Amino acid sequence: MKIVVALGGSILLKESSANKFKEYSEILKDLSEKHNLFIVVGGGKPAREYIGIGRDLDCGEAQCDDIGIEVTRLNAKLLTIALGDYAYPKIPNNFHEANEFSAYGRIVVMGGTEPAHSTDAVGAILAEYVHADLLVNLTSVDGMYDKDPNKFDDAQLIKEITADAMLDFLKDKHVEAGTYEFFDTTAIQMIKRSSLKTVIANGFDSKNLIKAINGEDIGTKII
Ligand SMILES: Nc1ncnc2c1ncn2[C@@H]1O[C@H](COP(=O)(O)OP(=O)(O)O)[C@@H](O)[C@H]1O
Ligand SMILES: O=c1ccn([C@@H]2O[C@H](COP(=O)(O)OP(=O)(O)O)[C@@H](O)[C@H]2O)c(=O)[nH]1
Repeated sequence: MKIVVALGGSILLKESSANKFKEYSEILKDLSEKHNLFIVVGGGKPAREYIGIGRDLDCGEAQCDDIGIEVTRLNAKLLTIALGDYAYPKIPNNFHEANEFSAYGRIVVMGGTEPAHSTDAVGAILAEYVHADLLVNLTSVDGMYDKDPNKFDDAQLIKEITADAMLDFLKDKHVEAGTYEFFDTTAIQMIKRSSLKTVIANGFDSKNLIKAINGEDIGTKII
């Protein structure tokens, strides 16, 4: 299968260490024996810290986004290093390059592209661009809930949701650099228009990626 994995910065960079990079590189190496993999890496805490400094310097939201993009690309570089020869050594600047690099048969790892969206959107656009069979979005919670599970103890996990219902849910949320909410609307629009098969799952347990690929009942499916 051709699979795009959006790997949230909240997972890889939860601690400032190589641990999660190593853990994911082992799983991805195994999966790459069977599947054609594209990984989109998020920015995590370091991105928020750099964006915060930029904002204090009055750099404006689009430039704050650019700062975030630089950090995602740095994180992508780290994952590429962890993957060694399994990864294409260069980080694509855009979707065309990502597609081109995949022709060499290695895992392609990328970060952000342009301001005004998050790496969730990069994952969805990339999945559309390369005609992926599956988009897996790995984040820091078990999937999409009816409200923020980190704020409300009674939040309920949503096992399946339509793209339209997700768009409706997110329509009034505030967005700014470093905060494109739980899932950004650009990503959902791509998922909707191309009927991308998408699973949102908890990436703290890296084995959830294997479960999502195997079609097990996990996380939230966008239908
Ligand atoms: N309805 C919701 N369902 C799930 N998570 C939500 C929801 N609303 C807000 N969140 C928050 O979104 C966060 C995940 O987004 P984010 O931190 O950007 O992760 P990532 O690094 O994976 O992109 C969770 O920590 C959670 O607190
Ligand atoms: O194509 C992109 C990717 C990222 N970003 C910026 O970089 C930040 C960090 O990326 P993301 O939010 O996806 O990281 P994560 O939530 O996974 O930590 C975003 O909030 C945006 O400000 C952007 O502008 N365009």
